[in-house]
Amino acid sequence: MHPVISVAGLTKAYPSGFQALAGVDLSINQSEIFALLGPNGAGKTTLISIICGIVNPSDGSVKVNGHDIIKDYRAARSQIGLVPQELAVSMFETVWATVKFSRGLYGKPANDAWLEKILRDLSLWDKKDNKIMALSGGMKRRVLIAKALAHEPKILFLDEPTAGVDVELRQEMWQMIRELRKTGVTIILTTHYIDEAEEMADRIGVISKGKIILVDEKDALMKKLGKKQLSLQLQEALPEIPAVLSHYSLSLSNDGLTLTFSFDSQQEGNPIPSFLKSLAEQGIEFKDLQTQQSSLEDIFVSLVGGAK
Ligand SMILES: Nc1ncnc2c1ncn2[C@@H]1O[C@H](COP(=O)(O)OP(=O)(O)OP(=O)(O)O)[C@@H](O)[C@H]1O
Repeated sequence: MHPVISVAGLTKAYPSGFQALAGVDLSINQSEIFALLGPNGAGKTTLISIICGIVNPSDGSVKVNGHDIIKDYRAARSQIGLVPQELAVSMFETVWATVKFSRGLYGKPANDAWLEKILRDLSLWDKKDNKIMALSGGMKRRVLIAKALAHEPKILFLDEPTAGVDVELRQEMWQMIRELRKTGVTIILTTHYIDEAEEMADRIGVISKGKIILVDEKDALMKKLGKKQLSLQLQEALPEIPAVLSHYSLSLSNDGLTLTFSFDSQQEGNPIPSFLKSLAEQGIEFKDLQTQQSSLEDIFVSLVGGAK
């Protein structure tokens, strides 16, 4: 697939000497939702700020649809919309004036029909003459998205789109992002909410200490690194795990009434039948059982060493 963004050997040292990016290579595919996941301070905002032309790189190159972000700044920048973390709009402007101004910033000819379409898509059309300060928090966030889309970008960056947003609004934002992708826009979101990446992303990149430590399809990632667990509610409490079962990865909880067996979901063959047989041989009976797959959160914590 043709990458819409190619990042190669990107580094950034801030004037303080702090190395925020330490050699990043990354390709983003057309029309995907890519989630950049990482703990606080990992370099997410620095990376997208460089791609969007807000921060200068120290070294390396970035191409946006083939346009170098430095040599061919205007062309590269015109492809991109950025929805920042912070509200960066004048509170006294109307919604309409705000999006119109944003489009004008890119030197694009007026296209009121396009602006109307995005305001309608974002359920802001009936608020178009309202001042920003009179809008709810959710509407203000939607204005940021409308602003970012005003110049018809092909690529949309969302920096922590749902930070500090309530559950209902999060769902709404996710729905909106999916709808946008259907229109052919490539979406890159940064988040430190793992459930957001799990819910939304086609691919996930994990950044830690300025380095991309992993990029993979979400489903493949969950399969590859995921562990499965089988929990058994025992008929009678077990004082300890019998020595003959020590070759299984087991733990006891709930005063010896719950026995949990963890195994690698990639391992050849299903180990459950032989495990249950071993239990039966020991006369250990259970009244209920559940299986669980480890979440992306478990995987993430194991990757970045819990440094969330
Ligand atoms: N202008 C700057 N000058 C010096 N250091 C900076 C500057 N901007 C960011 N940093 C440092 O670079 C590191 C990466 O910051 P960045 O904002 O890219 O991280 P992040 O992954 O987006 O984190 P968060 O999730 O907290 O937004 C942090 O340690 C931060 O303190």
